[in-house]
Amino acid sequence: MSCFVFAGAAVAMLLGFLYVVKNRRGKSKLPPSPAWWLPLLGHLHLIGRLPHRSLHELHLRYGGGGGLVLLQLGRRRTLVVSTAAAAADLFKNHDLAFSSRPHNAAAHKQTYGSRNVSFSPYGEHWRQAKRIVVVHLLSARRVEAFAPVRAAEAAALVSRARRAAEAWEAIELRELVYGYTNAVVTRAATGAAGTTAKRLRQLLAHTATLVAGFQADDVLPDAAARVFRRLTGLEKKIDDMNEEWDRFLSEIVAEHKQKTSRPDQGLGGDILDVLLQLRQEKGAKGFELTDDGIKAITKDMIAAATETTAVTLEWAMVELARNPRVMAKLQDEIACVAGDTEQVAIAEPELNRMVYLRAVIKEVFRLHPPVPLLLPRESMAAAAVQGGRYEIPAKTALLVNAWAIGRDPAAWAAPEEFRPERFLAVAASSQAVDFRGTDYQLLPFGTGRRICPAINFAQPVLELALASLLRHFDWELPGGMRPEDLDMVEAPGLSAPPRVPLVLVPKCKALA
Ligand code: HEM
Repeated sequence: MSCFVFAGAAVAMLLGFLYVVKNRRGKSKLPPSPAWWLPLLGHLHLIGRLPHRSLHELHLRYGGGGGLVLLQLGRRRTLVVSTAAAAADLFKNHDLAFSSRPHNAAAHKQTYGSRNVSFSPYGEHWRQAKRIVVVHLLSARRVEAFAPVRAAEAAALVSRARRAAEAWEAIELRELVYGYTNAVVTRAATGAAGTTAKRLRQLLAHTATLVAGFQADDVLPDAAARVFRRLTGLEKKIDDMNEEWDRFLSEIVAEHKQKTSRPDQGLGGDILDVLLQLRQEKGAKGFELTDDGIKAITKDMIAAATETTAVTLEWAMVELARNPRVMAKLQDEIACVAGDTEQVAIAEPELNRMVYLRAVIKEVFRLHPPVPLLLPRESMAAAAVQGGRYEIPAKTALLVNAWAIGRDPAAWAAPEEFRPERFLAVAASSQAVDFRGTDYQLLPFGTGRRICPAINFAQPVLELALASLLRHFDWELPGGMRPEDLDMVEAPGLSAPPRVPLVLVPKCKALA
């Protein structure tokens, strides 16, 4: 009997507590929030395996028109942005306040103590490291200097597809495009391909399985999360993986040190060469580029680059297979611009004339941003957003749902339709929508101070691969499959490839 009394009292106290919290929230100027939440988990139980889809549903249900929902996700108070208008207000007026990243003990460890760019909190280290990336590693001249690497790897991509075509075999597109982006990125970052690329690929895959989804760190305080990781064996797995990464990076840094002891590599060098030269020349003013710092930045570039570009290419091929009209129109444009040439490769300047290709890539980014929730941010100061309608306390995490923003009916006509022409209609006007962070309805690379620094690097990698695959081959669905049978749902993880890997049959096209 006393058990029942105790349980009854506990339930009454819990309900009372939730009621008080709910009422207190009702009177505050916080954005709308689902009413009921659980101790410890907060609203985490409302988030499924695909957080961008769950958050979109919560926005539709509770958002109340302002495009903002406030959630308690484990220990983190989290603001979720789901419309273009809410993103515009936030980033035009409060970008600085929201420019840090939430602390995550596991990510801190993996990045040599947050010495990289992506996970570094806002501050002097982040500012200096990002300046090095923008000015020295991914400048327009350096990206241009990687053109021979892109051309060679695009030719290898075509050769691999041709082998499948000649054998009348179906091909898994993920394998094909991941091999290409992995090779381009590895060669640009470390100068090496072949076995290095293969080892790197294993490391990246292993990392992805250990860091995907919500982690113990998101729910529990640091010390408790560490105990949880130890008890479940996760801590050891992460330590082993970090050691493996470190061994790999240390080996290539050592090889490069020998190389850079020789005079200047000029623009012929790779990203590691540039970092080592900067250290020698003290080009990174007031910023100590230690070995760990160099390894952290190199790892950051490789990890940020490979999967994002591969996922975009796979979704592009999914959408083209689902929309044969668009595929045919794009092939016509490519044939028309690249023309009848003895040369197998497409010259990069020709890509500038492929306006439909650019529209297709924008449309892919709109519906399938490869990092659907961008990278989480955290506010450093309180912010009164939407003209003071809501007050967001300091230390609130921020998730920008780029996947939902791409489907915002206030920003896009017929948002669920794959229609690249929407970008052509205004292509000539000053209102042409682009993905460079100033058009808040299309944010695959983020925006503001934390925007991805590699748009100029990623764009030709994507365009060249897609144009090459469509120039040389017709692509058919295997064995009686119809376009409407394609699965359009994402796999869970930080980046979101199709849940079902795309398989197509390439057929060699005769060049015009
Ligand atoms: C299709 C390709 C890519 C997409 C869609 C993409 C997307 C993103 C996104 C969404 C962010 C977070 C932005 C924010 O917090 O607002 C980001 C950050 C970053 N990306 Fe990319 N990225 C791509 C390719 C690359 C490549 C090729 C590199 C390096 C070579 C790279 C390096 C970085 C770095 C260093 C950051 C951290 C920036 C910071 O925290 O200040 N990304 N990227």
